[in-house]
Amino acid sequence: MKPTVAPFPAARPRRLRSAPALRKLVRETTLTSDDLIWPVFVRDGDAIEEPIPSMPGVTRRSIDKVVDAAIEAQALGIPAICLFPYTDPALKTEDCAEAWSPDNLVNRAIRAIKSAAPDIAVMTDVALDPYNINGHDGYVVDGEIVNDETVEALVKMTVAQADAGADIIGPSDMMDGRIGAMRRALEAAGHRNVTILSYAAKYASAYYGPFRDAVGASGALKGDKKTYQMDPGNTDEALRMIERDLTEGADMVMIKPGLAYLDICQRVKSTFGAPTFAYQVSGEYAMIEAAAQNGWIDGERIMMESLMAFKRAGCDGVLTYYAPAAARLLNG
Ligand SMILES: NCc1[nH]cc(CCC(=O)O)c1CC(=O)O
Repeated sequence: MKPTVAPFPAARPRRLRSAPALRKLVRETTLTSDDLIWPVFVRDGDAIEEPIPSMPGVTRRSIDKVVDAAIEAQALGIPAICLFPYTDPALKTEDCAEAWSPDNLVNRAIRAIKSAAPDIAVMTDVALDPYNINGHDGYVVDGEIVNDETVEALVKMTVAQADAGADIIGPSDMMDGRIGAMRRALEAAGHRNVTILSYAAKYASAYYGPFRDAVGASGALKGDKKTYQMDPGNTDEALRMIERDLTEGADMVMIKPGLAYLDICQRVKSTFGAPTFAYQVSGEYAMIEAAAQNGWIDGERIMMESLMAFKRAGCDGVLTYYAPAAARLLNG
């Protein structure tokens, strides 16, 4: 596309910016509540909403409160809610068996949401970190995060979530070969319409800090995740990861973190044309909130501008802790 512009004053680009109606008419990108996936943290107990200090405004909710959140999200027109567990440290083990227990927090929450708010899609997270005594997404054997043994565990976790009623499986673990293994297991278990939104291009990022506090993994984590999550210097590798996951049976793909990786979002969407999502992660949220609390920025406007940036870069939607706040403004 080559933009054609007449010489001044035949062309005065400011004409189209001169009134709200004209600006609205020529706006190229729009954001609606249809574009949002809301990540929520689940904990045990009843009637609990426990604040997370490094994520002001975000809480860990007991299942009854998660159900309230799902009902609210459904009313706001948010299409999907994504569950992350804060697991009782006493349930964390070396074999991570709690991850595929049909009665773990996430699976109970899925069933409760499905009966109370049947029209909202429920997304899950597949990785061992909330259940692992050492805080890693995979099994650790002699200091190494082992791939194939981890994939076997992730497959069991996936099937348990699908059995509980999950609509969207979200593997965030970055092991090799997991998408194909999960897809085969879902087909074999009769879950033909369960979708996979693969965290395909997930970088080893410092932006996940507040999330690790939220799920209680920060204290446990030894070392870093650089042997499985991607190097922030790489772009071509992201395209290879996306292509691999699509060929293994992912229905949708994700880039994570978000704002610092918009170039990846744009390249992925223009190369593959697959449903593409970005995750505006905990550290991005915390940065905006911290500056807004200091009165240094207008938090609400930055929230909307940052979400619009994902759409402009080509994303079909965004996982964001701002989902309900943004939907309220958009539906306003
Ligand atoms: N499987 C872990 C997982 N799933 C989602 C996030 C991060 C989300 C956020 O920061 O908001 C992480 C953290 C990590 O990889 O350490």
